[in-house]
Amino acid sequence: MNMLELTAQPLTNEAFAPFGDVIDTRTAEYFHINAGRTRRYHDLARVETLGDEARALISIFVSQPVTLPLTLDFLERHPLGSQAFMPLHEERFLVVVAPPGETIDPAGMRAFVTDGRQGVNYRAGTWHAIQSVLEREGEFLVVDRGGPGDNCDEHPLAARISLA
Ligand SMILES: NC(=O)N[C@@H](O)C(=O)O
Ligand code: NI
Repeated sequence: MNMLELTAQPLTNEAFAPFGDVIDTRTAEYFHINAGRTRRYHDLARVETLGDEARALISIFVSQPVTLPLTLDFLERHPLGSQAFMPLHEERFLVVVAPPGETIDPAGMRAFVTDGRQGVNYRAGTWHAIQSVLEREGEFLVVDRGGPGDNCDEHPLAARISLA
C-alpha cells in the first residue's frame, strides 16, 4: 500500500465544508438572551442521529497527545450519525478527513490543524482519523450518536501527517 504524505493546513470553515462543520464563535452569529447577559451562538453544527432508537450522546474524551509525523493505517466513519469534538482548554488537534463514500480516494483526503479555538463536527459518513490532540493531554466535549446498529466502519490506508 502506498504511503500518502500530507501536510496539515490551517482549518477553515470553507475548506472543511465538504466534511461537516467548524465550531467557532469567532465566525458565527449570535443573539442575546438571559436579560442580555449571554450571547447565544446558536445551532453551530448539525447533529445527526440516524436509525431506530438513535439518540444524541454527550461525552468527554481525555486524550493523550500524538507524536508527529502522525502515521495512520486507517480512517473510520460513523454512517449513522455525526460526531463533534470541542476542546475544553484550547487544545490544538489534527483533523484528517475524506468525503463520505464506500471507498476513500487518496486525492480527496485533506489534513488540517486547528488553532485551539475551533471544534469540528464530522457529518455522518465522513471518513476521519481518530481523535489526535497535539502537544499535551486534551479534554474534549464530544457529541455523537448512540443506539443500536454498527456505527463505526474502518477503511485501511497508509498515510503520514506532518505540520508545515
Ligand atoms: N470511538 C470513538 O468514540 N471515537 C472515535 O470515533 C473518534 O473519532 O475519535
Ligand atoms: Ni470517530
